[in-house]
Amino acid sequence: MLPPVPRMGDVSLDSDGRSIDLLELWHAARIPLIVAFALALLAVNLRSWVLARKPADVAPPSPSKLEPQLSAEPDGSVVLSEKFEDISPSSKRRKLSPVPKTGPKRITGGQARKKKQPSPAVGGSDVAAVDEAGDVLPDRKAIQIYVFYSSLTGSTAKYATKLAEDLFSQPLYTPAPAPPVVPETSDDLDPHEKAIFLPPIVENLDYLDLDDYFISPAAPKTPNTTSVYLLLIPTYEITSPVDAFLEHLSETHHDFRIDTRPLRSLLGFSVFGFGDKEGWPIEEGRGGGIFCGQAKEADRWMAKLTGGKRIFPIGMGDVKDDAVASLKEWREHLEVALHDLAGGETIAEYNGVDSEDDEDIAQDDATNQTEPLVDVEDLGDSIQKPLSTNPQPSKSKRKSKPPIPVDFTTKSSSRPAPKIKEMVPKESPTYNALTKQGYTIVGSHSGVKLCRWTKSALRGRGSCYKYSFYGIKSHLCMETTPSLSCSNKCVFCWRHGTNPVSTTWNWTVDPPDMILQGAMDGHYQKIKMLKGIPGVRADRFAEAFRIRHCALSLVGEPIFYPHINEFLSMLHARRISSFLVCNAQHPDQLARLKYVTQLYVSIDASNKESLRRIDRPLHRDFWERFLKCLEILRAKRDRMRTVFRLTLVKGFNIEEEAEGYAALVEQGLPAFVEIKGVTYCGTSTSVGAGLTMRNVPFYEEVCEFVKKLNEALERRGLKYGIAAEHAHSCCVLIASNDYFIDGRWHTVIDYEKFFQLLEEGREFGPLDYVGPPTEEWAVWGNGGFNVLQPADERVYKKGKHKGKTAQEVAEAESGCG
Ligand SMILES: Cc1cc2nc3c(=O)[nH]c(=O)nc-3n(C[C@H](O)[C@H](O)[C@H](O)COP(=O)(O)O)c2cc1C
Ligand code: SF4
Repeated sequence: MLPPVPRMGDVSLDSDGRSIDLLELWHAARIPLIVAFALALLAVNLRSWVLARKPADVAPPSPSKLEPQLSAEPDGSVVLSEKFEDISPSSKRRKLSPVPKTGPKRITGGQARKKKQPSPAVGGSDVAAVDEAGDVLPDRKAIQIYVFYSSLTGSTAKYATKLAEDLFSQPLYTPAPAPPVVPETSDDLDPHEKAIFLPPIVENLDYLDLDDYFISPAAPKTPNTTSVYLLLIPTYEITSPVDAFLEHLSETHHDFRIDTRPLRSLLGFSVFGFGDKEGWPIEEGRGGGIFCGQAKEADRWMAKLTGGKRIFPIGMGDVKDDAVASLKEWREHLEVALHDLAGGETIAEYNGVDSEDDEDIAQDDATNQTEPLVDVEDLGDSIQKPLSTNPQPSKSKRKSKPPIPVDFTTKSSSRPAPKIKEMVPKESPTYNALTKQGYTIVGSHSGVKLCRWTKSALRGRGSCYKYSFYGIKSHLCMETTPSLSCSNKCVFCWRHGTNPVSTTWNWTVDPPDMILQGAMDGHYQKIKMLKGIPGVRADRFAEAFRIRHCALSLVGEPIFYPHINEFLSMLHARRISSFLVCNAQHPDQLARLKYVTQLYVSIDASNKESLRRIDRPLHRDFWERFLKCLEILRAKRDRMRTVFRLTLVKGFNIEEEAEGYAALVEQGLPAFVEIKGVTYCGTSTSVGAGLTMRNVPFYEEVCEFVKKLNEALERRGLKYGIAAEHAHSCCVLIASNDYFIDGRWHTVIDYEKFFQLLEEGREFGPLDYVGPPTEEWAVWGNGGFNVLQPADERVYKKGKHKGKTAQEVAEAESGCG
């Protein structure tokens, strides 16, 4: 009998006791199973082999994982730090791993660690480093990249940030793959792996204490670190902060107390310049400017100060053409050079003199090297024994050299005398830009421009807020400045990119009588041109040829002009009143100021940070200067009418600041506080600073702020009140109660009385030239436009008040008081 055929599912045992149906299953499936297993094994092996053979191909983290972030340090500097899905938990800094030097130089990532070698110092410098966790490892090296920049209109600032971000996202900063063996001590490390790049630090040269970075290298933020300086320099044919920077480098180089190559311990430097080839060609451009001239100069000075440690030649970009592409190319080369330096390559030191242009300085170098340097404080010693040199001479040399006399004149005679140039030369693009904007340039540093309210008044369409508040008729007023230069870069200033910026007066000076005559001629010339404009009233046109008031508030900083007092006296002698606005950055000049009919100080913020953000002052001690100016203004309040001018910029200096402004009023005790909404000028600077129409407050918002400020003043027991308004100019006046006389505000000025008092030559105060009561229509709550008087006719664009009676218009336009 045949044994029964086993069916699937039947469990029967064979003679060995094994399950018969499992055996059958194996027979049926063994081929596919074996193939699958073999393939899996092959895949695993292949992967290990690929990883072992191609470590350099390990991909850096994707950009989405790597988000460089700018963070402000307590000292005001900006550090680029990373925020990414961490690869190794402690990895906040990334190591550089070199690539083989064969083939085109590209940095492609990490490499497996090698066994220990003697450790040469990176770039010949004696550096060590921190590890990935930020702990100090005595013989590991770190490299700190500084990206320095200067910027007047904002573009170089953006390029600097971008450069730092790009460097940071490059393989210089990508981590090496995990080492196969964790070394016990730092001696076990490959020397090529000892250089770690710290996150780049971006620094604005315009605000930096240059002594901390350019007399000796920056003190590293972590120990055992050496630095690389990358400088992004725009060129300005007008005076700009770059001049101060170059002057600093030059002074450092020529300072006989300082080593001629004080920055030699830097790992290296490189410069990239921004310029405009169209306006300033390679050869001599208009106004003496040269394409990227100042960047080239910075490059030359840096070469001298570092002993020629130029990592990569100067790069240059034309902002109207190839700036982005050139910067990218320069960065890519730089990365290769940085990579080599980190791997131990060195830059040979030399005297830093690159061309014939520098022969004079080479001569200086030679002198400085043969003649020992001496610190003034060491002079006592020098009389007794041979002077020590820096670097130290050998003992034998010291013995053989006799004492060398110290000649203090050597330094000054060998230095080229600083060139004094014109602030706005006639042939310069600045001159052209300003004249295109309607300015008449007077002499070399003054300007005059017709204000839109002058035109409006000539046509019988109303004067500006100065008429409502102080009785100034706009067609009798000239707006001018004896200094087109300023020491701030206010975000709302409408003249940026065209005017010189500087902290000190370093231009030729025009005489005050020439400026006044030139300004008046320029003003009258512009008035004449309005003769044919429809609506110009004959009587006002005739009156306009006798200027009665001068607003020294056009642009720039009038008290910068060295002869401002003489200029003011000349105005007053012609019975022209003076309204002078200064930016609270020049306390010395403010203190020296004599009589002004009404003296203004711009108060653009209530606290230091806000002021830095909105005024972007060039002075490092801007806040101290600002407070000092308030003190001076307070001291002047018994001699003249003093005013705080607040320009409100939504999102910058309104929110939560009323209390702060009240505190400043308490300090300065001005006679008046003028509060004005910012006027949007739409320049590239304002756009660059993030200013848009949204930053312009509505009149209602200005009024709200004024009420808050008034309450804050009341809480402090300060005797002020809201006196007048001019809704059309978005302007409100808070006045000291001294001007609330017999139950009425008296903000208008008696100009004739002012001149008379001046002519009498005796001491007088602001209450001695108070005029008649403020007009009822100008008082707070009434809008500030004289619609009930027949003298002027209010003109509304877009038919806003068409068909309304004067009373209806007055009601519609009445302020929010
Ligand atoms: C008033 C003025 C003067 C300039 N002078 C020069 C010059 O002499 N040479 C040059 O190459 N570029 C010159 N430029 C172009 C600037 O260097 C260029 O616009 C640069 O990007 C400005 O940088 P910033 O926006 O960071 O201030 C000038 C630009 C202006 C507005
Ligand atoms: S102080 Fe005046 S001129 Fe100077 S930047 Fe500010 S607004 Fe412009």
